[in-house]
Amino acid sequence: MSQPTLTQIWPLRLANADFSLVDTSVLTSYLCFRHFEPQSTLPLLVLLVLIPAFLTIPISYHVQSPYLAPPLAFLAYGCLLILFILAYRLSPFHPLAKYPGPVLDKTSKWWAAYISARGDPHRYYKSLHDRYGDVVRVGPNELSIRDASLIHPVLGPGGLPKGPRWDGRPGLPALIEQRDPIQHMHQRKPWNRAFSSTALKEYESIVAKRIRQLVGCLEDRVHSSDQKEGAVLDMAQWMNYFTTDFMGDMAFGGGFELMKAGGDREGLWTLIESGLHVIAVLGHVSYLLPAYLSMMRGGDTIQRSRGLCREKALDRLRMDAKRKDLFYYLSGEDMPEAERPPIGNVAKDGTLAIIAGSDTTSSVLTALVYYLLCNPAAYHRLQEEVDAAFPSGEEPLDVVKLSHMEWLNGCINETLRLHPPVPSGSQRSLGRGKGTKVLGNLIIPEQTQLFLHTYSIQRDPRNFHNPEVFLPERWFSTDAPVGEHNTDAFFPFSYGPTICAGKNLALMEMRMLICWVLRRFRFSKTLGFSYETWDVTTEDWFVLHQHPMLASISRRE
Ligand code: HEM
Repeated sequence: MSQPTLTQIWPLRLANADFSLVDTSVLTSYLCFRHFEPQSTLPLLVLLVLIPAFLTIPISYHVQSPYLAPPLAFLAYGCLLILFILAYRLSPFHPLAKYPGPVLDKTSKWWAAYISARGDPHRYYKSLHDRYGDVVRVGPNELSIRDASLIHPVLGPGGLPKGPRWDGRPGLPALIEQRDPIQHMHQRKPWNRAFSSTALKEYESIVAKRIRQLVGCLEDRVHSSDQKEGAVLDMAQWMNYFTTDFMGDMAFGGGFELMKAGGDREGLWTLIESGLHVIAVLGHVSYLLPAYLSMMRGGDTIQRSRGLCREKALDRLRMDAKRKDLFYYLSGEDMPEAERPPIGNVAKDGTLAIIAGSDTTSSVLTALVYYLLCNPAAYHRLQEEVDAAFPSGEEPLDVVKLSHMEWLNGCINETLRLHPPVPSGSQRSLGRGKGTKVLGNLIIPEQTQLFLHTYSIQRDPRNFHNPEVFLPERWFSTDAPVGEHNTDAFFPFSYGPTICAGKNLALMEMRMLICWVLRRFRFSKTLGFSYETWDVTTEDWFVLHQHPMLASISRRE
């Protein structure tokens, strides 16, 4: 007995002519999607609603009830469209067909969105590299790369511009969202002025004031604690309060006061944070972001936080402060009046400074305390170095001295290596019509997105010997232990024209804070807290998100 063909199967008992009409319509729509990538409403309406609605007519001649025709037309159209897309993505004709990777990743970005929702991208991509090699296909058109020799060609001057993960956000793009390299260069100018060495000098007193306040808050907690080992504090939380208060001073002339209130009194920080995870997830399917923002409460959250940041920017303008903080440069107070940006842009840049400058720095500070607690010999050696550099009573304000403390800087680098705050790097893309590009030993077809996976590159034994071990001495300028040590593979602040604008500020802040708290306090492990598992609970929301990290703190005599 012969098998029925698709055209004979109920409910799609179509005549051959009608079947090819469905077929041709789906194929045409598929090609339109592939070549034009329509994002605006009208073409999407035509392709996803109008064409299947039109197919209802031929299908209605072949079904028993006319009411069945519309759902069948949409179902058949949708299924065939998905089938075409999947078949092409898995076929040997796809430009990225030669790169290995899991089928789920090759077929859709929804899998990556799911991994992001779990907070796991950094560990997941590392496991893929361990299994498949240096170049892994992690999306239909996306590659993850674990090859340090490609850092310069991809991220350096003349490399690739930022990718579509930054699309779909409302309003003018902030610096980090700017995909056009020329616009980016233009927008970056005030940031470069704000982080020049002369400007950095001005910020020392602002950092010092906030560290003094942090030390005071910790002292109060230690004082009021009745525990023998001192106060048990969540270092992730306190480091976060500190960095947010400090960035609030820099970006808007102050006003967060998380340390003073022991929490987020105003709610602005919580508002900003609440959007980060959602945006990290939807960044994989960024065409959905505008719809999400307009339909869901996410839109409200962003509008509210934007409104509050705008108010803060206006307050700071009214202060007419003479001090040269980040706001001074971002608002163009150092420029003629005619060249100053509108207040909306300044508020957006200020918000970026708070997001980019607080979670990142606080996650390194927390992880550094964690590594010291887990490596008593390293802790002891750092304590000795700090005590020798800043004898009793002296505040660690000398930034030149701080920058030469070899063990301190080894500990910071080692934390940034094992625990990069942006673990999965910054996406790049080669747009449509750009042709094929050769970067190092990699041939990239147009319309490819890629990222250099910082977490995997910095834990690769070909770059660093004993890569999973915390070894500050590997960073010594002389007498470093023998073994692989490829400093070109160390890029926690990224690289090239988009390298972190606040790198030098972050380093100054971290060096000063670590020395200051080690002069005053003794840190020890808190009984019952699981240090073995804390490290693997960190979540990658583009920026690392940390769970509580408890430490017992007592005053040093
Ligand atoms: C340990 C602390 C920090 C680390 C590891 C870090 C890392 C990074 C990384 C990886 C990027 C992405 C660069 C790219 O797209 O190629 C970035 C961008 C940026 N960071 Fe940081 N960051 C830190 C602290 C700060 C601080 C304190 C600020 C101060 C405001 C800051 C401001 C920025 C800005 C404005 C950008 C956008 C740069 C651009 O697109 O041109 N960061 N950072």
